Amino acid sequence: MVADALRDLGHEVTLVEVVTEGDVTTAALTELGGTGVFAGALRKALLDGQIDLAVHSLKDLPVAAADGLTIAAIPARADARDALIARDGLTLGQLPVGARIGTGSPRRVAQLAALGLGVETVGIRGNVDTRIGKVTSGELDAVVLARAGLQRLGRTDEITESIDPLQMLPAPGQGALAIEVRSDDEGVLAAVAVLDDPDTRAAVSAERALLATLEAGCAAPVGALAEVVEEVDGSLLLSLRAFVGSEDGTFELRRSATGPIGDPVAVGQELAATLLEDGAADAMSAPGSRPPAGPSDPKSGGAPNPQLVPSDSVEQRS
Ligand SMILES: NCc1[nH]cc(CCC(=O)O)c1CC(=O)O
Repeated sequence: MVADALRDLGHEVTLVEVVTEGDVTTAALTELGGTGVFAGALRKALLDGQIDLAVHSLKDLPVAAADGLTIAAIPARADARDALIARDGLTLGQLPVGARIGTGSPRRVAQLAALGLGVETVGIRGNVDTRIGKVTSGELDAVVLARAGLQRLGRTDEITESIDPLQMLPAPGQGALAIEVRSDDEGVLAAVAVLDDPDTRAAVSAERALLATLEAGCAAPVGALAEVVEEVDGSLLLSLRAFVGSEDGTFELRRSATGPIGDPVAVGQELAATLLEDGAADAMSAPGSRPPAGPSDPKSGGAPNPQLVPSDSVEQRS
């Protein structure tokens, strides 16, 4: 899509396929530390001069910037919602108690649990084919995937419900792409800049500022969605909603904030502060994130709540 857009602008583009660690590893992504298992190889190829621009799924990019690299464009976002692919055309509300839903994402597990449907989640990994195959084969009743990924593969026909963000907030950055280039490559920076969508950039900046302020690890059950909305008087605002919860569904926080589109980072930071005041840190004390505050006695202090430890078979970190 990015190559076609650049060709339409008269540029010559060659596609270079780069296999990332996230593509080949069979380890649970929640255990790989959130250091960019999908981004690392692409970033190395950029810095080595093997490629001139990298196209990432924004939600796979660590919130910390990479030295020597710049996000030159964030194109208009695809549908940010999560999608359910269930047997027999079922929606979430129609799934029977005890239904088995495939997802390893702590964020999806926590929000499914918070809905109180009595469904069971099963950790899965693998590409889209593998995951949908577990429904087709009857091994699982349903799987949850990002709608944007299915859209890019032309497989939206198989979706049985696009899940309302009121029920499940997507991962920060979900549905958006990030085009990264070398910071000193002025020619490519300028060529790519026209693909930037300012509203999308503002929205994902708020979502990622929230994530950064929460110091949420890759295993953190955090959902966030920012949208440009119209106030009653017609002026435009950035509206940010967020979820933090525990994977067993016993704890959930949903909060929202609004602010000027011109300062998305402040909106994200403000909402993160509210979530932390209201106890978000407790829900995020899983491996890979900060130890819970408490006594320094190692027997009682640093151990994560076992109910928050992600399962050992995980499909993704989002
Ligand atoms: N972490 C996996 C991942 N990273 C990006 C997408 C596709 C959606 C997108 O580009 O936001 C997916 C798959 C999924 O969540 O189902």
